Amino acid sequence: MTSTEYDLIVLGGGSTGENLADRAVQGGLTAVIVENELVGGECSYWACMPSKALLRPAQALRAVKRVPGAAAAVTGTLDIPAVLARRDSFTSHWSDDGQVKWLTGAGIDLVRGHGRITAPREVTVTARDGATTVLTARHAVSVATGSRAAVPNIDGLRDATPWTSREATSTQTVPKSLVILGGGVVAAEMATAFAGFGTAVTVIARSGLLGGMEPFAGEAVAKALRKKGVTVLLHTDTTKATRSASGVTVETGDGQSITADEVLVATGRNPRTADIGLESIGLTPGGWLNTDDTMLVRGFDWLYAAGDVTHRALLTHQGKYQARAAGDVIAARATGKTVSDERWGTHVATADHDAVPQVTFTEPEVASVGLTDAAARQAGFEVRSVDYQIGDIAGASLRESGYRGQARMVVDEERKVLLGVTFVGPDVSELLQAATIAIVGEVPIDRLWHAVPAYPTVNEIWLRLLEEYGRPEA
Ligand SMILES: Cc1cc2nc3c(=O)[nH]c(=O)nc-3n(C[C@H](O)[C@H](O)[C@H](O)COP(=O)(O)OP(=O)(O)OC[C@H]3O[C@@H](n4cnc5c(N)ncnc54)[C@H](O)[C@@H]3O)c2cc1C
Ligand SMILES: NC(=O)c1ccc[n+]([C@@H]2O[C@H](COP(=O)([O-])OP(=O)(O)OC[C@H]3O[C@@H](n4cnc5c(N)ncnc54)[C@H](O)[C@@H]3O)[C@@H](O)[C@H]2O)c1
Repeated sequence: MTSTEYDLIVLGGGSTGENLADRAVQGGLTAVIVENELVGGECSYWACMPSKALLRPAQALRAVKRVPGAAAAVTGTLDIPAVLARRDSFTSHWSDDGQVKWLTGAGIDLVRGHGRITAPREVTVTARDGATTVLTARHAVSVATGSRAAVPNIDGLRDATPWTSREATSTQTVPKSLVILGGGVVAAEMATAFAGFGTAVTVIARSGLLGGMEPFAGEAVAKALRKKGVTVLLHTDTTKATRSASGVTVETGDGQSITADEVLVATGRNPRTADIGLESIGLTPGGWLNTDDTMLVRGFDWLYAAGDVTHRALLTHQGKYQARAAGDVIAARATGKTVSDERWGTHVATADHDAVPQVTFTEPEVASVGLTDAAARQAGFEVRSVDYQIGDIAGASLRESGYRGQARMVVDEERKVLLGVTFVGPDVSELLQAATIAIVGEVPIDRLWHAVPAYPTVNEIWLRLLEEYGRPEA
């Protein structure tokens, strides 16, 4: 057994843990990451990167087919082995050599193995060969252990060996048929990807698609999926799953029975906190970690958490944002520097509450930030929302024939600033940052009239939304 002391111990080396350790080291601290799988975590190997690599080729192909003049040049179909090979290169063939090299360059130590908190400021790591290392932290321990797919308690489902997002994003073969349980982001993206490969896809969602977003987003994605041949069953419960020689048979509450080669469970996430020693410090194993905005776990002065495990916003970019706040504040507190923990201060993740951007890479894409109309009303704001059809913009019609899309801007009538924006349409993802800046900067509507979008780009949606809203009088 060896014992080692660091200023900061980071439990979990995903995108969040890496960024957190990096900021602390840049702030003058020593840091070690404990990782029991691959440095880089879910995003690099089983989530963002492979899923988008699976989606992009079909999206590019369809985009060309919608531009007369270019469309004639496309005579072939998707080269699926090449798609999978490109996906494999994005995951570095599930090797973390590159990321380990980055850690070394950043001055961050790595201990491989399963980490458990065994006492305040103490983490014991058990390596694959059973050897243990006790790490002690002079200042802080930060939990960044992420989340794993939740498998609901449906009769027979676990025994049917379902796919989770891991199997779907890392598959080396394309099933002929696939049932997807769930109506969230993973379900919508994976339905789009596999439909693009020619798989017969059935989505079974107990409510609508993309709940929590503006209703027109889920409606547009469901319509587009159906147009691609996907069977979309909404407001439908799954009651049973059985695997047999012919595949997996899924039964629904309304008496339907669907058999497919595989079933993908995309029904949300659970925190990876069941076996990290939380009981040793009086916390309940298996729960999400509740933090303040400096990412300090409530009730502690040495325990931090960031990323999925906090359940604040289960997105890579928000986890990294929280990591920057946490890494910086841990360094500031350790070195006696001023802590800036007021709203929108240097050391707080304020945007988690007000301005979380998200792109769902379906066709059409959904890009949203801030509050929906319904959420803003529920939060008690005096709200006025305006909508515009993106296809009516010159830039959109040039981009492709028959461009269809919708935008909504949610305005706080009292302060005359934006609370939320949603774009649905081809390639809308790149419009999102302007909306995020407008919300975070609390840019008044009358000033936004001076942010002139270039002609003829799809960004002219901003002018149209402002015109729909009306120019505030001088
Ligand atoms: C299919 C899919 C697609 C997604 N696409 C996007 C996207 O396009 N954009 C986006 O922003 N987000 C996306 N997400 C969400 C994104 O993947 C997560 O928000 C992000 O990966 C969370 O990062 P994290 O560092 O908090 O956790 P993780 O990446 O899960 O990292 C946690 C790390 O901790 C390690 N670990 C856990 N327990 C221990 C332990 N006891 N000891 C040692 N190590 C441990 C794990 O091995 C892991 O490496 C997607 C998610 C899924 C499932
Ligand atoms: N492009 C992106 O940014 C992206 C892509 C994929 C995933 N993610 C993130 O990963 C997280 C996980 O995605 P997800 O799609 O698994 O979760 P989600 O929370 O987005 O959706 C879960 C879905 O499962 C349904 N559901 C939950 N429990 C159920 C049950 N017992 N039976 C049937 N249906 C049930 C819900 O109604 C919902 O439709 C999300 O929070 C998302 O932010 C992001």
